[in-house]
Amino acid sequence: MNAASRTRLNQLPEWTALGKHREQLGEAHLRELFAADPQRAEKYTAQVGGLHLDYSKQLVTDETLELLRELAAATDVFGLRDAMFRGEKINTTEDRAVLHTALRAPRDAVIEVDGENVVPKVHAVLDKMSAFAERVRAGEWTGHTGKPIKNVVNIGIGGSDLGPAMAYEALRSFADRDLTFRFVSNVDGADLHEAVRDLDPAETLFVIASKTFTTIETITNATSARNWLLTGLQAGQDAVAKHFVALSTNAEKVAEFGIDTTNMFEFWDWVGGRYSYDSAIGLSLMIAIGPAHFREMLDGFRLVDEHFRAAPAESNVPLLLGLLGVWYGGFFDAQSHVVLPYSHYLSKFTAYLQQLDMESNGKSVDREGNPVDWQTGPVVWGTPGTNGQHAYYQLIHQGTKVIPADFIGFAKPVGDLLPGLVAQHDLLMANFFAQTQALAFGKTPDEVRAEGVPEELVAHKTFRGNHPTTTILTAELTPFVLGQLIALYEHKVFVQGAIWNIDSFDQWGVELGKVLAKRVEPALTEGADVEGLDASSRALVAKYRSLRGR
Ligand SMILES: O=P(O)(O)OC[C@H]1O[C@](O)(CO)[C@@H](O)[C@@H]1O
Repeated sequence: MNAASRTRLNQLPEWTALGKHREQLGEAHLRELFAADPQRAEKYTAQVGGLHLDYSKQLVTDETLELLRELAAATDVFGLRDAMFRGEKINTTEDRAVLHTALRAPRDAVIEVDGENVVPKVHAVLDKMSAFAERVRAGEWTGHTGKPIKNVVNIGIGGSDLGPAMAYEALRSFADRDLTFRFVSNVDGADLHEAVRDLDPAETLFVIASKTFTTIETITNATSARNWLLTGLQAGQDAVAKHFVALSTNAEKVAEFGIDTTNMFEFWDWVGGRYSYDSAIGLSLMIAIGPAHFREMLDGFRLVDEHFRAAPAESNVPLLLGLLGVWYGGFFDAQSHVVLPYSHYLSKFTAYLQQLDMESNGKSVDREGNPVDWQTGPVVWGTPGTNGQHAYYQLIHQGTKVIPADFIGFAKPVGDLLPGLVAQHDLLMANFFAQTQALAFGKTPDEVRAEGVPEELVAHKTFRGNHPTTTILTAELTPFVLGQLIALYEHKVFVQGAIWNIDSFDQWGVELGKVLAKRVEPALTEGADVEGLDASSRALVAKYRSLRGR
Protein backbone atom coordinates (compact mmCIF):
# COMPACT_ATOMS: atom_id res chain seq x y z
CA MET A 1 0.00 0.00 0.00
CA ASN A 2 1.28 3.43 -0.86
CA ALA A 3 2.07 5.16 2.46
CA ALA A 4 0.99 8.52 1.06
CA SER A 5 -2.49 7.20 0.40
CA ARG A 6 -2.92 5.67 3.82
CA THR A 7 -5.88 6.69 5.92
CA ARG A 8 -4.77 7.92 9.31
CA LEU A 9 -4.65 5.08 11.77
CA ASN A 10 -7.26 6.40 14.15
CA GLN A 11 -9.65 7.12 11.31
CA LEU A 12 -9.72 3.54 10.14
CA PRO A 13 -12.97 1.69 10.85
CA GLU A 14 -10.85 -1.16 12.24
CA TRP A 15 -9.39 1.22 14.85
CA THR A 16 -12.86 2.48 15.77
CA ALA A 17 -14.07 -1.10 16.09
CA LEU A 18 -11.25 -1.87 18.49
CA GLY A 19 -12.17 1.21 20.54
CA LYS A 20 -15.77 0.01 20.84
CA HIS A 21 -14.62 -3.46 21.71
CA ARG A 22 -12.36 -2.06 24.42
CA GLU A 23 -15.36 -0.27 25.93
CA GLN A 24 -17.36 -3.48 25.90
CA LEU A 25 -14.55 -5.38 27.51
CA GLY A 26 -14.48 -2.80 30.29
CA GLU A 27 -12.91 -4.19 33.43
CA ALA A 28 -13.39 -7.84 32.43
CA HIS A 29 -11.04 -9.80 34.64
CA LEU A 30 -8.73 -12.61 33.59
CA ARG A 31 -10.41 -14.68 36.29
CA GLU A 32 -13.69 -14.34 34.37
CA LEU A 33 -12.08 -14.86 30.97
CA PHE A 34 -10.53 -18.12 32.14
CA ALA A 35 -13.78 -19.22 33.81
CA ALA A 36 -15.73 -18.48 30.64
CA ASP A 37 -13.49 -20.55 28.40
CA PRO A 38 -12.05 -23.82 29.73
CA GLN A 39 -9.92 -24.11 26.58
CA ARG A 40 -8.31 -20.72 27.02
CA ALA A 41 -4.97 -21.94 28.40
CA GLU A 42 -4.47 -24.30 25.46
CA LYS A 43 -6.04 -22.12 22.82
CA TYR A 44 -3.94 -19.04 23.44
CA THR A 45 -0.57 -20.61 22.86
CA ALA A 46 1.75 -20.40 19.88
CA GLN A 47 4.94 -22.01 18.75
CA VAL A 48 7.83 -20.74 16.70
CA GLY A 49 10.94 -22.88 16.47
CA GLY A 50 11.82 -23.90 19.99
CA LEU A 51 9.86 -21.03 21.55
CA HIS A 52 6.58 -21.85 23.23
CA LEU A 53 4.37 -18.83 23.87
CA ASP A 54 1.45 -18.62 26.24
CA TYR A 55 -0.61 -15.48 25.80
CA SER A 56 -3.69 -16.71 27.64
CA LYS A 57 -2.93 -14.21 30.41
CA GLN A 58 -3.38 -11.32 28.00
CA LEU A 59 -6.49 -9.13 28.21
CA VAL A 60 -7.88 -10.44 24.95
CA THR A 61 -10.73 -12.55 23.64
CA ASP A 62 -11.23 -14.23 20.27
CA GLU A 63 -12.93 -11.05 19.14
CA THR A 64 -10.01 -8.86 20.24
CA LEU A 65 -7.58 -10.98 18.29
CA GLU A 66 -9.80 -10.97 15.23
CA LEU A 67 -10.18 -7.19 15.34
CA LEU A 68 -6.44 -6.72 15.80
CA ARG A 69 -5.73 -8.93 12.80
CA GLU A 70 -8.22 -6.88 10.80
CA LEU A 71 -6.27 -3.79 11.78
CA ALA A 72 -3.07 -5.47 10.61
CA ALA A 73 -4.73 -6.24 7.29
CA ALA A 74 -6.09 -2.69 6.94
CA THR A 75 -2.62 -1.25 7.56
CA ASP A 76 -1.04 -3.75 5.19
CA VAL A 77 1.56 -5.04 7.63
CA PHE A 78 2.28 -8.03 5.43
CA GLY A 79 2.64 -5.83 2.35
CA LEU A 80 5.35 -3.78 4.06
CA ARG A 81 6.92 -6.99 5.38
CA ASP A 82 7.17 -8.37 1.85
CA ALA A 83 8.66 -5.10 0.62
CA MET A 84 11.27 -5.32 3.38
CA PHE A 85 12.22 -8.89 2.50
CA ARG A 86 12.41 -7.95 -1.20
CA GLY A 87 14.94 -5.23 -0.44
CA GLU A 88 12.74 -2.25 -1.25
CA LYS A 89 13.78 1.05 0.27
CA ILE A 90 11.22 1.10 3.05
CA ASN A 91 13.44 3.34 5.21
CA THR A 92 12.14 6.29 3.27
CA THR A 93 13.69 9.15 5.26
CA GLU A 94 17.16 7.73 4.57
CA ASP A 95 16.21 6.17 1.23
CA ARG A 96 17.59 2.80 2.28
CA ALA A 97 16.62 -0.83 2.06
CA VAL A 98 16.11 -2.65 5.37
CA LEU A 99 17.71 -6.01 4.92
CA HIS A 100 18.98 -7.40 8.19
CA THR A 101 17.16 -10.55 7.10
CA ALA A 102 19.72 -10.92 4.27
CA LEU A 103 22.43 -11.32 6.93
CA ARG A 104 21.07 -14.75 7.71
CA ALA A 105 19.88 -15.76 4.26
CA PRO A 106 21.20 -19.08 2.91
CA ARG A 107 24.10 -18.97 0.46
CA ASP A 108 21.88 -19.70 -2.53
CA ALA A 109 19.30 -17.01 -1.80
CA VAL A 110 18.96 -14.06 -4.14
CA ILE A 111 18.12 -10.69 -2.58
CA GLU A 112 18.70 -7.63 -4.70
CA VAL A 113 19.41 -4.05 -3.76
CA ASP A 114 19.67 -1.68 -6.72
CA GLY A 115 19.87 -4.68 -9.03
CA GLU A 116 22.74 -6.38 -7.17
CA ASN A 117 22.38 -9.69 -5.31
CA VAL A 118 23.72 -8.95 -1.81
CA VAL A 119 23.80 -12.53 -0.53
CA PRO A 120 27.25 -13.46 -1.95
CA LYS A 121 28.73 -10.38 -0.21
CA VAL A 122 27.14 -11.41 3.08
CA HIS A 123 28.66 -14.87 2.89
CA ALA A 124 32.05 -13.59 1.76
CA VAL A 125 32.23 -11.46 4.92
CA LEU A 126 30.99 -14.32 7.10
CA ASP A 127 33.72 -16.54 5.64
CA LYS A 128 36.36 -13.86 6.21
CA MET A 129 35.16 -13.41 9.79
CA SER A 130 35.25 -17.17 10.35
CA ALA A 131 38.83 -17.48 9.08
CA PHE A 132 39.96 -14.58 11.25
CA ALA A 133 38.07 -15.82 14.33
CA GLU A 134 39.63 -19.27 13.96
CA ARG A 135 43.12 -17.78 13.80
CA VAL A 136 42.58 -15.79 16.96
CA ARG A 137 40.96 -18.74 18.73
CA ALA A 138 43.84 -21.02 17.74
CA GLY A 139 46.44 -18.54 19.02
CA GLU A 140 47.71 -18.11 15.45
CA TRP A 141 46.99 -14.38 15.24
CA THR A 142 49.92 -12.85 17.02
CA GLY A 143 50.48 -9.30 18.11
CA HIS A 144 53.35 -6.95 17.32
CA THR A 145 55.76 -8.73 19.67
CA GLY A 146 54.80 -12.20 18.45
CA LYS A 147 52.65 -13.08 21.46
CA PRO A 148 49.26 -14.68 20.69
CA ILE A 149 46.14 -12.63 21.36
CA LYS A 150 44.58 -13.35 24.74
CA ASN A 151 42.24 -10.37 25.12
CA VAL A 152 39.62 -8.97 22.79
CA VAL A 153 38.30 -5.48 23.49
CA ASN A 154 35.29 -4.43 21.43
CA ILE A 155 34.95 -0.67 21.13
CA GLY A 156 31.62 0.58 19.79
CA ILE A 157 28.39 2.16 20.99
CA GLY A 158 24.66 1.67 20.46
CA GLY A 159 24.11 -1.06 17.93
CA SER A 160 27.86 -1.55 17.60
CA ASP A 161 28.07 -2.49 21.27
CA LEU A 162 24.75 -3.58 22.72
CA GLY A 163 24.23 -6.52 20.37
CA PRO A 164 27.64 -8.18 20.68
CA ALA A 165 27.85 -7.34 24.41
CA MET A 166 24.39 -8.77 25.07
CA ALA A 167 25.01 -11.88 22.99
CA TYR A 168 28.45 -12.48 24.50
CA GLU A 169 26.89 -12.35 27.96
CA ALA A 170 24.03 -14.61 26.88
CA LEU A 171 26.30 -17.19 25.28
CA ARG A 172 29.39 -16.94 27.43
CA SER A 173 29.05 -20.55 28.47
CA PHE A 174 29.78 -21.37 24.80
CA ALA A 175 33.02 -19.37 24.93
CA ASP A 176 35.42 -22.27 24.81
CA ARG A 177 38.86 -20.64 24.53
CA ASP A 178 41.08 -19.07 27.12
CA LEU A 179 40.35 -15.54 25.94
CA THR A 180 39.11 -12.48 27.79
CA PHE A 181 36.41 -10.28 26.27
CA ARG A 182 35.60 -6.71 27.23
CA PHE A 183 33.11 -4.27 25.70
CA VAL A 184 33.79 -0.54 25.85
CA SER A 185 31.18 1.98 24.79
CA ASN A 186 31.03 4.99 27.08
CA VAL A 187 33.06 8.06 26.23
CA ASP A 188 33.62 8.34 30.00
CA GLY A 189 37.30 7.40 30.16
CA ALA A 190 36.52 5.14 33.11
CA ASP A 191 35.03 2.58 30.76
CA LEU A 192 38.20 2.07 28.73
CA HIS A 193 40.33 2.42 31.86
CA GLU A 194 38.55 -0.45 33.60
CA ALA A 195 38.59 -2.55 30.45
CA VAL A 196 42.33 -2.40 29.81
CA ARG A 197 44.05 -1.63 33.09
CA ASP A 198 44.84 -5.29 33.86
CA LEU A 199 45.61 -6.31 30.26
CA ASP A 200 48.94 -6.78 28.51
CA PRO A 201 48.90 -4.67 25.33
CA ALA A 202 51.08 -7.25 23.59
CA GLU A 203 48.21 -9.75 23.95
CA THR A 204 45.31 -7.41 23.23
CA LEU A 205 43.23 -7.04 20.08
CA PHE A 206 40.92 -4.04 19.66
CA VAL A 207 37.85 -4.57 17.54
CA ILE A 208 36.62 -1.13 16.51
CA ALA A 209 32.94 -1.45 15.66
CA SER A 210 31.27 1.48 14.00
CA LYS A 211 28.97 1.49 11.03
CA THR A 212 29.82 5.08 10.13
CA PHE A 213 33.30 5.21 11.70
CA THR A 214 32.54 8.79 12.65
CA THR A 215 30.81 8.27 16.01
CA ILE A 216 32.63 10.53 18.42
CA GLU A 217 32.54 8.15 21.41
CA THR A 218 33.96 5.26 19.44
CA ILE A 219 36.63 7.22 17.60
CA THR A 220 37.70 8.89 20.86
CA ASN A 221 37.94 5.56 22.68
CA ALA A 222 39.69 3.93 19.72
CA THR A 223 42.24 6.76 19.64
CA SER A 224 42.87 6.42 23.38
CA ALA A 225 43.18 2.65 22.99
CA ARG A 226 45.74 3.15 20.22
CA ASN A 227 47.74 5.50 22.46
CA TRP A 228 47.56 2.98 25.34
CA LEU A 229 48.75 0.23 23.03
CA LEU A 230 51.60 2.10 21.39
CA THR A 231 52.79 3.50 24.72
CA GLY A 232 52.58 0.08 26.36
CA LEU A 233 54.44 -1.61 23.53
CA GLN A 234 56.79 1.31 23.04
CA ALA A 235 56.10 0.80 19.38
CA GLY A 236 55.34 2.94 16.37
CA GLN A 237 52.25 3.15 14.17
CA ASP A 238 53.14 -0.12 12.40
CA ALA A 239 52.06 -2.05 15.54
CA VAL A 240 48.44 -0.99 14.91
CA ALA A 241 47.90 -3.50 12.10
CA LYS A 242 48.31 -6.49 14.41
CA HIS A 243 46.18 -5.11 17.22
CA PHE A 244 43.32 -3.28 15.53
CA VAL A 245 40.58 -4.51 13.25
CA ALA A 246 37.55 -2.57 12.11
CA LEU A 247 33.90 -3.47 11.55
CA SER A 248 32.38 -0.81 9.37
CA THR A 249 30.68 0.34 6.19
CA ASN A 250 33.19 3.17 5.77
CA ALA A 251 36.55 1.97 4.37
CA GLU A 252 37.80 5.51 3.82
CA LYS A 253 37.44 6.51 7.47
CA VAL A 254 38.89 3.17 8.63
CA ALA A 255 42.01 3.79 6.53
CA GLU A 256 42.19 7.38 7.78
CA PHE A 257 42.27 6.05 11.34
CA GLY A 258 45.26 3.91 10.44
CA ILE A 259 43.67 0.48 10.31
CA ASP A 260 44.69 -1.67 7.36
CA THR A 261 41.51 -2.17 5.33
CA THR A 262 42.45 -5.81 4.77
CA ASN A 263 41.63 -6.09 8.48
CA MET A 264 38.26 -4.48 7.97
CA PHE A 265 35.07 -6.54 8.03
CA GLU A 266 32.45 -4.90 5.95
CA PHE A 267 28.72 -4.41 6.16
CA TRP A 268 26.34 -2.16 4.29
CA ASP A 269 24.02 0.79 4.64
CA TRP A 270 21.00 -1.50 4.40
CA VAL A 271 21.86 -2.93 7.84
CA GLY A 272 20.60 -0.64 10.59
CA GLY A 273 22.93 -0.26 13.60
CA ARG A 274 20.43 -1.80 16.00
CA TYR A 275 19.84 -4.67 13.58
CA SER A 276 23.50 -5.38 13.00
CA TYR A 277 24.94 -7.78 15.50
CA ASP A 278 24.52 -10.74 13.15
CA SER A 279 26.63 -8.84 10.58
CA ALA A 280 30.38 -8.16 10.86
CA ILE A 281 29.47 -6.31 14.07
CA GLY A 282 29.29 -9.77 15.66
CA LEU A 283 33.01 -10.47 15.16
CA SER A 284 33.94 -10.36 18.88
CA LEU A 285 31.06 -12.71 19.61
CA MET A 286 32.18 -15.03 16.84
CA ILE A 287 35.72 -15.11 18.25
CA ALA A 288 34.22 -16.00 21.64
CA ILE A 289 31.79 -18.75 20.67
CA GLY A 290 33.35 -19.88 17.40
CA PRO A 291 32.03 -19.68 13.84
CA ALA A 292 29.93 -22.85 14.13
CA HIS A 293 27.93 -21.54 17.07
CA PHE A 294 27.63 -18.16 15.36
CA ARG A 295 26.11 -19.87 12.34
CA GLU A 296 23.72 -21.78 14.59
CA MET A 297 22.60 -18.42 15.92
CA LEU A 298 22.02 -17.20 12.35
CA ASP A 299 19.94 -20.35 11.74
CA GLY A 300 17.78 -19.30 14.68
CA PHE A 301 17.27 -15.85 13.20
CA ARG A 302 16.45 -17.38 9.83
CA LEU A 303 13.90 -19.77 11.27
CA VAL A 304 11.91 -16.86 12.70
CA ASP A 305 12.36 -14.81 9.51
CA GLU A 306 10.82 -17.64 7.55
CA HIS A 307 8.00 -17.99 10.04
CA PHE A 308 7.30 -14.24 9.94
CA ARG A 309 7.33 -14.29 6.15
CA ALA A 310 5.17 -17.37 5.66
CA ALA A 311 2.93 -18.04 8.67
CA PRO A 312 -0.68 -16.94 8.30
CA ALA A 313 -1.88 -14.10 10.49
CA GLU A 314 -3.63 -16.48 12.90
CA SER A 315 -0.39 -18.22 13.88
CA ASN A 316 2.17 -15.54 13.10
CA VAL A 317 3.96 -14.96 16.39
CA PRO A 318 5.76 -11.65 15.69
CA LEU A 319 2.47 -10.32 14.35
CA LEU A 320 0.71 -11.42 17.52
CA LEU A 321 3.27 -9.80 19.82
CA GLY A 322 3.21 -6.61 17.79
CA LEU A 323 -0.57 -6.45 17.88
CA LEU A 324 -0.69 -6.95 21.63
CA GLY A 325 1.56 -3.93 22.08
CA VAL A 326 -0.65 -1.86 19.77
CA TRP A 327 -3.69 -2.96 21.80
CA TYR A 328 -2.26 -1.84 25.14
CA GLY A 329 -0.70 1.38 23.87
CA GLY A 330 -3.76 2.36 21.85
CA PHE A 331 -6.59 1.27 24.12
CA PHE A 332 -5.23 0.94 27.68
CA ASP A 333 -2.87 3.92 27.50
CA ALA A 334 0.02 1.65 28.54
CA GLN A 335 3.21 3.69 28.49
CA SER A 336 5.76 0.99 29.05
CA HIS A 337 6.55 -2.64 28.41
CA VAL A 338 8.62 -4.70 30.80
CA VAL A 339 10.75 -7.63 29.62
CA LEU A 340 11.76 -10.05 32.36
CA PRO A 341 14.16 -12.79 31.37
CA TYR A 342 14.58 -15.45 34.04
CA SER A 343 18.18 -16.11 33.08
CA HIS A 344 21.17 -14.41 34.53
CA TYR A 345 22.86 -14.80 31.16
CA LEU A 346 20.27 -12.45 29.68
CA SER A 347 21.35 -9.60 31.94
CA LYS A 348 21.89 -7.30 28.95
CA PHE A 349 18.89 -8.50 26.96
CA THR A 350 16.57 -5.68 27.94
CA ALA A 351 19.25 -3.02 27.41
CA TYR A 352 19.62 -4.42 23.90
CA LEU A 353 15.85 -4.37 23.35
CA GLN A 354 15.70 -0.78 24.54
CA GLN A 355 17.69 0.35 21.53
CA LEU A 356 15.96 -2.07 19.18
CA ASP A 357 12.50 -0.93 20.20
CA MET A 358 12.88 2.64 21.42
CA GLU A 359 15.26 3.85 18.71
CA SER A 360 13.04 2.19 16.11
CA ASN A 361 9.60 3.20 17.30
CA GLY A 362 10.21 6.26 19.46
CA LYS A 363 8.75 8.52 16.78
CA SER A 364 5.96 11.09 16.76
CA VAL A 365 5.46 11.81 13.09
CA ASP A 366 4.15 9.36 10.53
CA ARG A 367 5.88 8.39 7.31
CA GLU A 368 4.60 11.53 5.62
CA GLY A 369 5.82 13.77 8.44
CA ASN A 370 2.41 14.41 10.00
CA PRO A 371 2.18 14.34 13.80
CA VAL A 372 0.70 11.09 15.05
CA ASP A 373 -2.15 11.26 17.52
CA TRP A 374 -1.84 7.72 18.76
CA GLN A 375 0.68 6.08 21.04
CA THR A 376 3.85 4.80 19.37
CA GLY A 377 6.70 2.84 20.95
CA PRO A 378 6.59 2.12 24.68
CA VAL A 379 9.31 2.64 27.25
CA VAL A 380 11.02 -0.75 27.37
CA TRP A 381 12.62 -1.80 30.62
CA GLY A 382 13.33 -4.74 32.91
CA THR A 383 16.08 -6.83 34.45
CA PRO A 384 16.51 -10.55 34.94
CA GLY A 385 14.31 -12.32 37.48
CA THR A 386 14.31 -12.75 40.38
CA ASN A 387 16.14 -9.50 41.17
CA GLY A 388 13.31 -7.28 39.98
CA GLN A 389 10.88 -9.07 42.28
CA HIS A 390 12.67 -7.48 45.23
CA ALA A 391 12.75 -4.06 43.63
CA TYR A 392 10.07 -2.82 41.26
CA TYR A 393 7.56 -5.70 40.96
CA GLN A 394 5.65 -4.05 43.81
CA LEU A 395 4.62 -1.32 41.38
CA ILE A 396 3.65 -3.81 38.70
CA HIS A 397 1.48 -5.76 41.16
CA GLN A 398 -0.13 -2.95 43.10
CA GLY A 399 0.70 0.33 41.36
CA THR A 400 -1.64 2.37 39.21
CA LYS A 401 -0.08 1.68 35.82
CA VAL A 402 -0.83 -0.80 33.07
CA ILE A 403 2.47 -2.52 32.35
CA PRO A 404 2.30 -5.45 29.94
CA ALA A 405 5.12 -7.89 30.63
CA ASP A 406 7.04 -10.56 28.76
CA PHE A 407 8.37 -13.36 30.94
CA ILE A 408 11.13 -15.38 29.26
CA GLY A 409 12.19 -18.64 30.91
CA PHE A 410 14.19 -21.77 30.20
CA ALA A 411 13.53 -25.35 31.27
CA LYS A 412 17.21 -26.15 31.73
CA PRO A 413 19.99 -24.09 33.26
CA VAL A 414 22.76 -23.03 30.91
CA GLY A 415 26.01 -24.95 30.70
CA ASP A 416 27.83 -26.77 33.44
CA LEU A 417 27.08 -24.92 36.63
CA LEU A 418 29.05 -25.74 39.73
CA PRO A 419 27.76 -28.83 41.53
CA GLY A 420 24.74 -28.01 43.64
CA LEU A 421 23.76 -24.94 41.64
CA VAL A 422 21.72 -26.80 39.05
CA ALA A 423 19.13 -27.51 41.74
CA GLN A 424 18.52 -23.78 42.13
CA HIS A 425 16.98 -23.69 38.67
CA ASP A 426 13.67 -25.09 39.87
CA LEU A 427 13.45 -22.36 42.48
CA LEU A 428 14.18 -19.73 39.82
CA MET A 429 11.45 -21.14 37.62
CA ALA A 430 9.00 -21.56 40.49
CA ASN A 431 9.25 -17.79 40.87
CA PHE A 432 8.80 -17.37 37.12
CA PHE A 433 5.50 -19.26 37.10
CA ALA A 434 4.33 -17.79 40.41
CA GLN A 435 4.74 -14.23 39.20
CA THR A 436 2.60 -14.53 36.09
CA GLN A 437 -0.07 -16.30 38.13
CA ALA A 438 -0.06 -13.57 40.78
CA LEU A 439 -0.10 -10.83 38.17
CA ALA A 440 -3.02 -12.34 36.29
CA PHE A 441 -5.26 -13.58 39.06
CA GLY A 442 -4.23 -11.50 42.06
CA LYS A 443 -5.83 -12.05 45.43
CA THR A 444 -9.35 -10.89 46.22
CA PRO A 445 -10.34 -9.14 49.47
CA ASP A 446 -12.29 -12.24 50.45
CA GLU A 447 -9.24 -14.42 49.96
CA VAL A 448 -7.25 -12.01 52.08
CA ARG A 449 -9.92 -12.03 54.83
CA ALA A 450 -10.04 -15.81 54.75
CA GLU A 451 -6.41 -15.74 55.85
CA GLY A 452 -7.45 -13.89 58.99
CA VAL A 453 -6.01 -10.56 57.95
CA PRO A 454 -7.42 -7.69 60.06
CA GLU A 455 -9.95 -5.60 58.15
CA GLU A 456 -7.80 -2.46 58.16
CA LEU A 457 -5.08 -4.31 56.22
CA VAL A 458 -7.32 -6.04 53.71
CA ALA A 459 -7.05 -3.32 51.06
CA HIS A 460 -3.27 -3.25 51.45
CA LYS A 461 -2.94 -6.99 51.01
CA THR A 462 -5.36 -7.27 48.11
CA PHE A 463 -3.92 -7.86 44.64
CA ARG A 464 -6.22 -6.63 41.89
CA GLY A 465 -4.53 -8.89 39.35
CA ASN A 466 -5.48 -8.57 35.66
CA HIS A 467 -1.96 -7.53 34.71
CA PRO A 468 -1.27 -8.85 31.20
CA THR A 469 1.71 -11.10 30.56
CA THR A 470 3.10 -13.24 27.79
CA THR A 471 5.16 -16.24 28.83
CA ILE A 472 7.91 -17.39 26.48
CA LEU A 473 9.22 -20.77 27.54
CA THR A 474 11.93 -22.76 25.82
CA ALA A 475 14.24 -25.66 26.58
CA GLU A 476 17.56 -23.88 27.05
CA LEU A 477 19.52 -20.81 26.08
CA THR A 478 21.62 -21.79 23.06
CA PRO A 479 22.91 -19.75 20.11
CA PHE A 480 20.04 -21.15 18.03
CA VAL A 481 17.47 -20.02 20.59
CA LEU A 482 19.05 -16.60 21.09
CA GLY A 483 18.82 -15.99 17.33
CA GLN A 484 15.14 -16.91 17.46
CA LEU A 485 14.44 -14.59 20.36
CA ILE A 486 16.14 -11.61 18.79
CA ALA A 487 14.47 -12.09 15.42
CA LEU A 488 11.13 -12.40 17.20
CA TYR A 489 11.57 -8.99 18.81
CA GLU A 490 12.97 -7.44 15.62
CA HIS A 491 9.84 -8.44 13.73
CA LYS A 492 7.53 -7.48 16.58
CA VAL A 493 9.00 -3.97 16.44
CA PHE A 494 8.53 -4.02 12.65
CA VAL A 495 4.84 -4.93 12.97
CA GLN A 496 4.19 -2.09 15.37
CA GLY A 497 6.00 0.47 13.25
CA ALA A 498 4.00 -0.69 10.22
CA ILE A 499 0.69 -0.25 12.03
CA TRP A 500 1.65 3.10 13.53
CA ASN A 501 2.81 4.20 10.06
CA ILE A 502 6.19 5.41 11.27
CA ASP A 503 9.67 4.87 9.86
CA SER A 504 11.13 2.32 12.30
CA PHE A 505 14.54 2.43 10.64
CA ASP A 506 15.76 5.98 11.00
CA GLN A 507 16.95 7.68 14.23
CA TRP A 508 16.94 11.42 13.66
CA GLY A 509 16.14 11.94 17.33
CA VAL A 510 19.73 11.21 18.37
CA GLU A 511 21.25 13.90 16.16
CA LEU A 512 20.49 17.14 18.00
CA GLY A 513 22.29 16.09 21.19
CA LYS A 514 25.36 15.08 19.16
CA VAL A 515 25.52 18.46 17.41
CA LEU A 516 25.07 20.38 20.66
CA ALA A 517 27.74 18.34 22.47
CA LYS A 518 30.26 19.30 19.80
CA ARG A 519 29.29 22.93 20.25
CA VAL A 520 29.44 22.84 24.06
CA GLU A 521 32.81 21.14 24.41
CA PRO A 522 34.94 24.27 23.73
CA ALA A 523 32.92 26.08 26.40
CA LEU A 524 34.02 23.44 28.93
CA THR A 525 37.64 23.21 27.89
CA GLU A 526 38.47 26.75 26.81
CA GLY A 527 35.66 28.76 28.33
CA ALA A 528 34.67 29.71 24.78
CA ASP A 529 31.51 31.71 24.36
CA VAL A 530 29.04 29.30 22.80
CA GLU A 531 26.53 30.85 20.50
CA GLY A 532 22.96 29.86 21.18
CA LEU A 533 23.59 28.39 24.62
CA ASP A 534 20.51 28.95 26.77
CA ALA A 535 20.70 30.70 30.15
CA SER A 536 20.37 27.54 32.24
CA SER A 537 23.04 25.66 30.30
CA ARG A 538 25.33 28.69 30.34
CA ALA A 539 25.10 28.86 34.17
CA LEU A 540 25.68 25.11 34.48
CA VAL A 541 28.75 25.28 32.26
CA ALA A 542 30.12 28.12 34.40
CA LYS A 543 29.48 26.06 37.54
CA TYR A 544 31.20 23.06 35.97
CA ARG A 545 34.24 25.12 35.09
CA SER A 546 34.52 26.53 38.60
CA LEU A 547 34.18 23.00 40.10
CA ARG A 548 36.98 21.90 37.79
CA GLY A 549 39.05 24.84 39.03
CA ARG A 550 39.14 26.49 35.63
O1 LIG B 1 27.96 2.17 14.51
P1 LIG B 1 28.04 3.65 14.60
O2 LIG B 1 28.01 4.33 13.28
O3 LIG B 1 29.25 4.06 15.40
O4 LIG B 1 26.76 4.15 15.38
C1 LIG B 1 26.49 3.75 16.68
C2 LIG B 1 25.07 4.00 17.06
O5 LIG B 1 24.77 5.36 16.98
C3 LIG B 1 23.44 5.55 16.53
O6 LIG B 1 23.48 6.08 15.25
C4 LIG B 1 22.69 6.47 17.41
O7 LIG B 1 23.44 7.57 17.76
C5 LIG B 1 22.84 4.17 16.54
O8 LIG B 1 21.78 4.04 15.68
C6 LIG B 1 24.02 3.33 16.21
O9 LIG B 1 23.79 2.00 16.55
